[in-house]
Amino acid sequence: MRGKEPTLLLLISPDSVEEALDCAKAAEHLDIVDVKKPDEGSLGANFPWVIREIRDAVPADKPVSATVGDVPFKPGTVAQAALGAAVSGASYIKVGLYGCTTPEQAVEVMRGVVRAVKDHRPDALVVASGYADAHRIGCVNPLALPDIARRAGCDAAMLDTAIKDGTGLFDHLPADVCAEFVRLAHAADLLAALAGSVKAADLGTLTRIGTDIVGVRGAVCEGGDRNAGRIQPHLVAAFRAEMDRHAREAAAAADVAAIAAAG
Ligand SMILES: O=C[C@H](O)COP(=O)(O)O
Repeated sequence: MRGKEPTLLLLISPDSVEEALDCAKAAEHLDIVDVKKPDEGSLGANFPWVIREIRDAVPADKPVSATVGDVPFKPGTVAQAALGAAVSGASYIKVGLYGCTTPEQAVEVMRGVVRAVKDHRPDALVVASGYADAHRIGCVNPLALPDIARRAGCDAAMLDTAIKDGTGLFDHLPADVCAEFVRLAHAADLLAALAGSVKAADLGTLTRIGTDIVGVRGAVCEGGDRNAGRIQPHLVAAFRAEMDRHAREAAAAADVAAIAAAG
């Protein structure tokens, strides 16, 4: 699934049609528009008609992702909700495994989601998301996510933070643990997605460890405020510029290493 040259994709999460239109203005700088409802939780689900309107509002070549929620251990309920997101036009379906306390529960939920979504739209990508701060909410361990996603037939494993209190991904999981998450996901032929109050200063590490998708909201909202602030196209452009700078540096370092290895 992944290309020869690993590329970090930028996923931005608007919470309304108005914000999605701001994303559309910055469409050249982002890769995936992710519909969520932050006031219903870290991966809060939005209404089906909002997903549909956002799908219609952003350029057709930009995939639309939708979150199904910070879900309970209720496989039937979650599968039906995931189908709702797919029917509404999302081609990435993200599920936050908030209420799953064991890998077995998480696999059961995600198997239902994969079947519900792919029976309707075989090319849709299903993303199993855990939480870097799982220790604060008692759900499955972050490093269990790649194996959960593989066993359930998902396309990607993701980590976000459950509690948005100013702490971020790397406050809860050191870079070497995030690197292990990416390694495990790639070993299972999955995309590795990371989020959680990620800032531009984190992009060097995320690039270096081979992350495939970075999910962002707060860092591209005015004042860095994911709740009161609104997504700003110029902040999306600046964030992308920083991603591109790190990608160029990583490519140059890889070239130097290859030349050194060749003797
Ligand atoms: O999927 C990505 C999340 O919306 C990230 O939001 P955040 O950057 O405000 O933590």
